[in-house]
Amino acid sequence: MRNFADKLIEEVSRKNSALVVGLDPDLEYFPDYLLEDVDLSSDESIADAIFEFNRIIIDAVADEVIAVKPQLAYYEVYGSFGIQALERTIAYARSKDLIVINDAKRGDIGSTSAAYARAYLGKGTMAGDMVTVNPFLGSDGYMPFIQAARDNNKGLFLLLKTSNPSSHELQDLQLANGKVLYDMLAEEIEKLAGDSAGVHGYSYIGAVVGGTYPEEAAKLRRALPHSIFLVPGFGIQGGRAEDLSEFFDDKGNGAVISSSRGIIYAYRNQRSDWSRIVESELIRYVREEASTAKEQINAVRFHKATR
Ligand SMILES: O=C(O)c1cc(=O)[nH]c(=O)n1[C@@H]1O[C@H](COP(=O)(O)O)[C@@H](O)[C@H]1O
Repeated sequence: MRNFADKLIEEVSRKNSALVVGLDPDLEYFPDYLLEDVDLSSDESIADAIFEFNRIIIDAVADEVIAVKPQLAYYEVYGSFGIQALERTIAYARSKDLIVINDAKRGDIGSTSAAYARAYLGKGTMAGDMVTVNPFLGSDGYMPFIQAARDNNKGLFLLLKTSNPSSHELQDLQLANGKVLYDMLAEEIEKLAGDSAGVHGYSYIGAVVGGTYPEEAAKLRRALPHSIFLVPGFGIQGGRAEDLSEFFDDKGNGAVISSSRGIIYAYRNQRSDWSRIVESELIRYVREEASTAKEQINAVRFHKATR
């Protein structure tokens, strides 16, 4: 049966891109021209600037990426106006035929997770197409997301091996049965994903595997043949393009690579006077960086496929 993973895989093939751009808007890195008329004491005014920035980024990268991934903290900071900026961003991305992955990292007791799942995988204004889920509370914490994704033909990514330096502190713990915690979780995910594979062989139940851990990714790729990996950590966090082949399967499927700051603030690496750039320059730098990242990913994705 078709599922959301099929849509994701077909979008990757249609656009010839496995790149996701993360929308982590931070005023500190906005060019001056975007802040000129902003009242920094007003959340409403700041939230308008955030939406405007996102709109420009989305227009710049829409042909180079398959999805946007707003990180919710950057919107929650500005209260209800921040949430409105998120909602407008989701609606705008949708109007450009982009998949929306809400990076919410939610997870709670079952009843609360069910409410979160309705918020992010339902029909409301904050709902996208996919959401990141923290599985730390156990199966009654993540099953409501799986049920909502299945019922609404959407998808999720369970945090499995995250990109951050201290992810080993808990995720790599060796358990009494000799297994590593993330391997145990992978086994649980595969049980669910194996039963819900779509026409391209993948489930709508994916996993987050940090681009900073290619060795672990190679192992997890084998353990999770039915889960698409969301791979953050590429670029600024140290994940290298040449290591990304480990995250893909033999057909060049099975992973989408996410980059936030490296793309949306690409101008900061290009110009020491970046704060003075004008809009056409912002668009050019951001689009060029997205295009380069897309090509770098494709080079390793297809390299593996032909190996
Ligand atoms: O779920 C995520 O997206 C995520 C998981 C993870 O393991 N590591 C990780 O960096 N992220 C998110 O991905 C984004 C990475 O941003 P950049 O390092 O700027 O590309 C941030 O919004 C993080 O919250």
